Amino acid sequence: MTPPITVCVEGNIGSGKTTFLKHFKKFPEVRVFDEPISKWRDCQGYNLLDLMYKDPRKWSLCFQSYVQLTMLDLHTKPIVQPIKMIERSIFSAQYCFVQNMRNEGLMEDAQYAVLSEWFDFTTKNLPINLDLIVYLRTDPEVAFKRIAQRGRSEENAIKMEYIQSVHKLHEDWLINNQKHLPCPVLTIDANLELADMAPNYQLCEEKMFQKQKATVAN
Ligand SMILES: Cc1cc2cn([C@H]3C[C@H](O)[C@@H](CO)O3)c(=O)nc2[nH]1
Repeated sequence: MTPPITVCVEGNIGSGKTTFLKHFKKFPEVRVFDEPISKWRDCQGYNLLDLMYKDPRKWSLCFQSYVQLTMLDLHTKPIVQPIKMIERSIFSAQYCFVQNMRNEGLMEDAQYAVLSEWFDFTTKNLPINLDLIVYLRTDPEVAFKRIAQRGRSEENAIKMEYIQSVHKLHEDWLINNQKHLPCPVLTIDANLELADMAPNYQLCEEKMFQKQKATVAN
């Protein structure tokens, strides 16, 4: 049995990942996993996402270690379909969000060290094979506007500077390859309005099904 290929959709907050993934739910060959945000909002009754945004210095480690666990669950979950699509990954958790919290002084170095040890161990010892990253690239201004439009309560205090620094870490990783790239990256201009995204959907479909056929062929 050929293992499924895994495609991760990466991008800033408000870059349109959930909307993009919705398009692929119509394919029977594709199993789509949205970000487990419902778990982050209710971990045994605690809304860790809200706690993190309200007091990041106190709750970043707790929140990001739970994010790590829930992402590893998605990466390692067996599926019957030939293609697994995940919103974000254990890699963006570490390279974009955990890194940002450390850079902004919201996480102590010792806490960052513990999360990094977990990241190194799990990515080395667990079967996390990414085959393609789809990077929904947006300008911070576009992402920021969409966050306001979406109106997620926990995100209502997010500042533009936060979106800019998360954007820069995505660019450092996925465009400038300053961090480990686990697989090829397909960069898509996600500034476009939904109505103009059809050609980008096509591009991603072709690339994804092409890769899947290649693994079957081997
Ligand atoms: C992998 C990963 C996803 C992720 C999302 N978030 C935040 C950004 C958004 O406000 C919300 C949903 O993506 O969670 C985070 O702080 N750290 C994360 N790490």
